[in-house]
Amino acid sequence: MQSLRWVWGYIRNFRIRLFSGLFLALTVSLLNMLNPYFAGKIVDKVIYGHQNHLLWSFLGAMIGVTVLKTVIRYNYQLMFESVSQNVIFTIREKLYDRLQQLDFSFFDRTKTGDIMARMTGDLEAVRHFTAWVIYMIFENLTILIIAIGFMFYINPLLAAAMIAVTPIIGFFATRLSFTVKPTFTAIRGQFARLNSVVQENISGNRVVKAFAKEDYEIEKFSVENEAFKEKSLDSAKVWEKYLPVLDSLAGVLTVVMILVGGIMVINGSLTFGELVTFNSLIWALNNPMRMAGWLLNDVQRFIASAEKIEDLLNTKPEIINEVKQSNIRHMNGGVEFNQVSFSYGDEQVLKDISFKVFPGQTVGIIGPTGAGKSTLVNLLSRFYDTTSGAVNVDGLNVRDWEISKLRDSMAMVMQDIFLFSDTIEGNIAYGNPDASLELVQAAAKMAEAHDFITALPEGYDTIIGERGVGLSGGQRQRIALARAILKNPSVLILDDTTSAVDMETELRIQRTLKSLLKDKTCFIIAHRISSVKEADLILVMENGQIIERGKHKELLAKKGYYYKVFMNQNGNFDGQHNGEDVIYLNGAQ
Ligand SMILES: Nc1ncnc2c1ncn2[C@@H]1O[C@H](COP(=O)(O)OP(=O)(O)OP(=O)(O)O)[C@@H](O)[C@H]1O
Repeated sequence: MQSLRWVWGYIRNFRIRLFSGLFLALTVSLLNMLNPYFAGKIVDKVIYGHQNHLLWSFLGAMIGVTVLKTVIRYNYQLMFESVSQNVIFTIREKLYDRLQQLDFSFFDRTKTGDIMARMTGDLEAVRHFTAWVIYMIFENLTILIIAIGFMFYINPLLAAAMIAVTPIIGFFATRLSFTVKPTFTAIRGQFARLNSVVQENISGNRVVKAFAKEDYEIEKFSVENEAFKEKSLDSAKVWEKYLPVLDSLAGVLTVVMILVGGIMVINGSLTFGELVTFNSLIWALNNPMRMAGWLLNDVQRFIASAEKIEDLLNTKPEIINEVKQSNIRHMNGGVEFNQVSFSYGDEQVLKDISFKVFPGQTVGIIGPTGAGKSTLVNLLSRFYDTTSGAVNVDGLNVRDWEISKLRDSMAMVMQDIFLFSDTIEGNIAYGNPDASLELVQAAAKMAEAHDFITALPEGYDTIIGERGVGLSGGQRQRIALARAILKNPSVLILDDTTSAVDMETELRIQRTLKSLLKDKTCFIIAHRISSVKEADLILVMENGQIIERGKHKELLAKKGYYYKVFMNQNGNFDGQHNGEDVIYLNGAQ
C-alpha cells in the first residue's frame, strides 16, 4: 500500500490520462462481450432461424467491433505508456538529483552496482507497473466480472457450473507463478554475477594479461556461465511441470461447458447459439485466472523495487548546509585546524590535529601511507565532518560556510584522478565551463600539460577515453592540475598530484605554481620531499597525528622522521647536509 501511495504521488499529475485510459480499457472489456454474442446470434438466427439476410449485418458488426477494439486498445496503451514514461522521467531526475546531494560517506558504503541497479532495473519495474500491470489488472478484472455477469444473464446454471471450475485454474496458475518466481529471481541474480565477472574482466584486462591469467578468467567465467545455464533449465523444468496442468484445466472448462451445456441444449433449456456464446467466452474466464499469478508477481516486484527507490530518495546527506542565512563572502584562504579528531565509523584516523595557515601560505603534508593525510584535507571542503574539534576557514567554522561557496572557493586534485569521457578542453574547463580556449591553454601551460596536448593529433579536442584511458599517469595528473588551476580557487589542494610526473617536470610545475599561488593558500600532500620543501609549513604525519612540524631546514635540523625520509630520498651525504646541496642535485635553484 505504501508503495502504491508513493507511486500515486507521481501518477497523480497525469491522473486525467490515467483515468481516460482506464475508461477506454473498460470500454474494450465491454466490447469483448459483443463478438461472442454475435457469434451466438449467427448460429440461432442465421443457421437455425434461416434469417440469412442478418448474416452480413452480424459479420459487419463483428468486424466493426474488432476494428474499434484495436483502435481503442492502441490509444489507451499509448496513454499508459505516456503516463509511465512521464512518471519514470520524474523519478529518474529526482534520483539523479539525490545522488548529486549525497556525500562521500554514502558512496563509501554503497556499491556502484547497487546504485546502478536502482537507476535501471528497479526503475524499469516501476515503469512496467505503470505502463502495463495497472491496466492489465484492470482489464482482466473487468473482463472476468463482465463475462461472469453476461454468462449469468444468458444462463445462470451453466454459468455457475463453469465458474465452479475457474478457481482451480486460478489456484494452479498462482502456484505456478509463485514456484517459478524464485527461479526467475535466481536467474536474475546469476545474470548479475555473470555480468560483474565480465565487467571486472574488461576493466581489469591489463592486470589479467600482465599476470597471464586468461585461463583462470575463462574458468571463472565458465563456472558462472554454467550456473546461469542450470538456473535457466531449473526454471524451464517448473514451467514444464505446470503448463500441461494449466492447459488441461483450460480443457476441463470446455468439457464442463459441452457436458452441461450439451445436456441443456438437448433438453431445450439452452439454445445452440447460446452454447456458442459460452464457448466464445471461455477465454474470458481462463485468461484472467492464468494471468493472476503473474500480475501478483509483477506487483510484488514493483513493491520491492519501489521500496528500494524510495529508500534511496529518502537517504539524507550527512553533510548538510547548516547556514541559516546566506553568507556568501570572498574566501581569503586562512585555515585553522583546532584540536580536530576524525573517525571513519569506529576507526579513529585523525587525533587532535591543530595548526594554522595564513592566506597565501603553502602547507606541505608528508608521512607514511595511511597516516591520514588525505583525510585531513577532505575535512577542509567538508567531504566529511570532524568527529570533534573545528576546521575554520577565514575564522569561520566550515560548518558555517555555505557548502557550495566553500567548495567553489577550493580546488582539489585528488589522488585518484577522474577524467570524464570528454575532450581534453572539456575536462580542463569542467569547473569553469565558460572559460575561453586561451584560458584553458594558459592553465594547461601552468600545469606543464600544454606541450603534450598540442602534440596529440587532435590537440585540445582529443576525446579522452573512460577514466582517462589513453593518457599516461603523469599526463592525467597534469590535466587534473590544469582543471584545478583554471578554477582559480582561494585554496588549492594537491593530493599526491605530481607523484607520476618526472622530477624535472615537477620542478617546473612547482616554479609556475609558486608564482601563481602567491595569493592562494595551498596544501601539497606528497611522498617526495622535493614536492614540499619550499612550503611555509610542513606537517609530518604518522598514525593520524602530527609528529613534526616546521620549515624544511628546521625539520632537517630535528633529525627525526623528515630527516630520515630526506636522507633516504637523496642519498646519505654523511648526514652533514642542510638540504641546499641536495636541492642543487635535484636541479632546484
Ligand atoms: N573512506 C574511508 N572509509 C574508511 N576508512 C578509510 C577511508 N578512507 C581512508 N580510510 C582509512 O583511513 C586511514 C587514513 O587514510 P588516508 O587516505 O587519509 O591516508 P593517507 O595518509 O592519505 O595515505 P596515502 O599516502 O596512502 O594516500 C587509513 O587507515 C585508511 O584505511
